[in-house]
Amino acid sequence: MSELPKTVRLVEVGPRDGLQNESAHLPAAMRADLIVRLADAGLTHIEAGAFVSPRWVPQMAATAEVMSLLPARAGVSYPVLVPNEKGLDAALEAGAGEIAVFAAASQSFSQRNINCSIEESLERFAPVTERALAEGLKVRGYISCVLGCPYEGEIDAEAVAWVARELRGLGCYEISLGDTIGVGTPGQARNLIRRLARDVPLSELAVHYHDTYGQALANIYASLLEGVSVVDASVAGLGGCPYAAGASGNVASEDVVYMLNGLGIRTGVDLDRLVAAGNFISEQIRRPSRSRVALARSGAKASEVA
Ligand SMILES: CC(C)(COP(=O)([O-])OP(=O)([O-])OC[C@H]1O[C@@H](n2cnc3c(N)ncnc32)[C@H](O)[C@@H]1OP(=O)([O-])[O-])[C@@H](O)C(=O)NCCC(=O)NCCSC(=O)C[C@@](C)(O)CC(=O)[O-]
Repeated sequence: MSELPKTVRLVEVGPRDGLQNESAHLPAAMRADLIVRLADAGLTHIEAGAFVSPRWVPQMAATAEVMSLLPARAGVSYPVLVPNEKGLDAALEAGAGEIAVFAAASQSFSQRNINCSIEESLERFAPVTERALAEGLKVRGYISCVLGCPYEGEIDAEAVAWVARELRGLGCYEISLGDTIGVGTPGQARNLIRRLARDVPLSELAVHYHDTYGQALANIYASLLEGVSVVDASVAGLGGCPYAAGASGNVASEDVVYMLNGLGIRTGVDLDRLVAAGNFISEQIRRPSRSRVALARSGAKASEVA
């Protein structure tokens, strides 16, 4: 496989993966405001939050309130993370149409993130996915640490493939491969996708790369060349990972859209509006955007003024 896809579906994870790790705990109305701006920019899959323990991740408290503030919009979905049946109850109550369960390819990360082994997590997800599917929800599956773990180092692609098969067996329509600490390089990303493609159709794989080592765009490009066409990204490069010290945010959505535009790949996203949404949230959390595109544009504006 060496042809690039003609279109890429972006899954915007900034309001969840991003904000869950920002020290600023934003009120629900501001989180909803960000999500609306992202939808205005043309994003159709925007993670709205997580129904997890507020003791574990206080930034995601009030996800139900965020959901209640989101206008229904044709063609736009607002998935939420759910770790167990309690989370599913809350998601159903909030009217979610899509949930994501999240496993890991590393036992140590699984323990630190959701307080159980990988096997236990899959057992926990079984009734969650069964009930969610019966209720008509879509279910996405995440796998963390696919290219490295903060506690165990290298991760065997066979371990990733096993978890992917299990999640698929539970009914996940798509498996998102998380380089949680952003250590992977393009050759590793390519080899992983090739290995995974033996178990999961390429059309059901998504990539979710953090940018800690500055490799995320290159890893996305390598994955696109292998036939992946769904990419997770976080506006303004928000975030990191609460259980992976030093991990930076996901690759910035603005930078991904800029690259895809340059490759002639359609996303349906308006880059100007996306940059504006990223600048908005960066101002709210009082730190500069981590999007290189946003920074380049603000630099260009500043020099115009001077
Ligand atoms: C899974 C648990 C709950 C286990 O945590 P636990 O302590 O083992 O759970 P528990 O069942 O013993 O419950 C402990 C307390 O949490 C409450 N609780 C229990 N469940 C819920 C729930 N759903 N919603 C709200 N509250 C809940 C429960 O009611 C109880 O409250 P208490 O009686 O002590 O007052 C906990 O470990 C947890 O919430 N972890 C979430 C961690 C998390 O959100 N991590 C970030 C998301 S994963 C990620 O970012 C990676 C990803 C997806 O982006 C991909 C990548 O980049 O790698």
